[in-house]
Amino acid sequence: MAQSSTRFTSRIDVAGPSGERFDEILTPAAVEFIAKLDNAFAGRRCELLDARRQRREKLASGEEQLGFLPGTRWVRNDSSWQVAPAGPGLEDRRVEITGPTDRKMTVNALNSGAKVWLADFEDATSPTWANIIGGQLNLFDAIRRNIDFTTESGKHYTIGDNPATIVARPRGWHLVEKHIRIDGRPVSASLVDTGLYFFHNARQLVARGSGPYFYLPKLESHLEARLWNDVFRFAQNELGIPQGTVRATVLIETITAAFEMEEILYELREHASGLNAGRWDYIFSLIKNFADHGADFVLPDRAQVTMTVPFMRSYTELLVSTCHKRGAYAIGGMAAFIPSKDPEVNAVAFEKVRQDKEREAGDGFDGSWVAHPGLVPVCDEVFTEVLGGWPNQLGRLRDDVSVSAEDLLNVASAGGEVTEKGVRGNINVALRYVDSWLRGTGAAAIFDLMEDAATAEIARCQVWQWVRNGTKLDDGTAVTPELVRTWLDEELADIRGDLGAGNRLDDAREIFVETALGEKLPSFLTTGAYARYLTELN
Ligand SMILES: CC(=O)SCCNC(=O)CCNC(=O)[C@H](O)C(C)(C)COP(=O)(O)OP(=O)(O)OC[C@H]1O[C@@H](n2cnc3c(N)ncnc32)[C@H](O)[C@@H]1OP(=O)(O)O
Ligand SMILES: O=CC(=O)O
Ligand SMILES: [Mg+2]
Repeated sequence: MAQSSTRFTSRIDVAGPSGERFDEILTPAAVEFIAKLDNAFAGRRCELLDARRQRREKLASGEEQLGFLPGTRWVRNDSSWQVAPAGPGLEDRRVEITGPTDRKMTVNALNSGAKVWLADFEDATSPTWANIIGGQLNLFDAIRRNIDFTTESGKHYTIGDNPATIVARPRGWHLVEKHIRIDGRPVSASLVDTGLYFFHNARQLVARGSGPYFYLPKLESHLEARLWNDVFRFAQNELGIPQGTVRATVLIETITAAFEMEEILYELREHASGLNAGRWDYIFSLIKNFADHGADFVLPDRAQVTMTVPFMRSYTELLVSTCHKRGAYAIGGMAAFIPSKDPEVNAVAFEKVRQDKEREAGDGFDGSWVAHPGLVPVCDEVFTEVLGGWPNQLGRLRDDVSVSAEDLLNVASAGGEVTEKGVRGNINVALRYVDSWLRGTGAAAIFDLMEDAATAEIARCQVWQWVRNGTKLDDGTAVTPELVRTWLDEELADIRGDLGAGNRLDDAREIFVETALGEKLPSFLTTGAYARYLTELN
């Protein structure tokens, strides 16, 4: 399909293969809306991505140290501003379920009993063209209550009473959508996901007593929040929707954003509804930014980096106190445990999730995430107990919290050790996850844990960091490229037996070698892998 806009001199090409009903999403008007967003914001996006690169280089070389910004102290000191009130359907967020937007998951998430569904185009979605446009179609149908279907086995899916409020998570600023090109240049994936969702559904959602709500991933600075705010203003203006209708919850999942939480809320204040503690990408970001900073920044085995280690606790404490100071919701993160068919494993998983949610509720979070419908009741129970009759804990100001830059950066406070099991575990899970992602599934149950793109990023970055630092295992062996290659081949042979024919393990191996054993540490595994393996250009 190729289209030329009548309002732009630019040429717009929609080059992805067509699928059933894709034309209902990729209408000329919707594509033109994407082109308008691109025209207005592509330049600033590129500048901000460049600023990210420069900051990362300066942090890596030691030329810049992270700290709270002196230039925006006035924002933090000005007590007069608050964020917008909760949008309709977002007053009570005690349980939020996350997940990809395939048809079955869409219905199941909406019926799960959670208050909110994070409909994910990011960490939990492999961004194939089919997933992206198919996901938009499923949201389009779900919002119009037009999604009933029956499987071959006879199970009927229909949206019940009291469905969750939908909050869509577009892909981050770092990603592009190669199947939509303007003058031959791929368009920002954030603008595609947000633009299509907004264009088709904003009015419908408002008419149905909800609104166009978004989770914003992987921001690295308040200037990126300003860009998002301007996108929302522009989109509302174009569609004739009152300014301030959108609500955005920002994931604080990079170490740089942790130093700008208040500024991020300020930039988005007319649309902001909260911050979320995106713990997995946060760990990834910490490793990535300090991978070259020597032993003090080396983290132990992934499993030992829990939410109770001091620097992670500082991060969540700061998040709650910042949010409540400004009337914003503080939303907790994802415990990786999911229900298992093995009763013993299951009991442990539920207990771990309960403890995680109890810590969050006790600290003042207003709600939290679960990865699976089976976990909705435990999260609901824990938060209901703490909330009492209230829909949130916004009134708990947490004036007692005081977090310094040193607290946020005290990576050494994690303690722990690196073990052979930890290194092999990272190799194994990265290969299994990337195999799944290449086959179009972006969230997978691996060894009874929910794994998504953030897991693979942490896993391959840790290996890179351990190799770079010649980190010693608990038995004294140094982590070297040769050792990793040996274990890589062994793990690969093992997994091959499990996965059988049709797997993408050779490609996964290549991606792992490139992103965990290369001379430089690539910013994201997903960007290169997307360009090479997931694009299907006509
Ligand atoms: C770092 C972060 O960003 S975290 C957020 C991103 N990650 C996610 O959102 C992960 C979401 N979770 C999932 O995708 C899934 O739970 C998985 C892949 C981990 C496991 O899924 P499955 O293997 O299907 O689990 P299981 O077989 O136990 O599922 C039972 C039922 O629950 C449904 N289900 C499981 N998880 C979800 C979910 N998150 N949303 C909606 N429905 C779900 C399944 O579709 C299945 O439905 P069915 O009985 O109608 O067939
Ligand atoms: O997106 C959430 C995270 O933990 O990463
Ligand atoms: Mg994330």
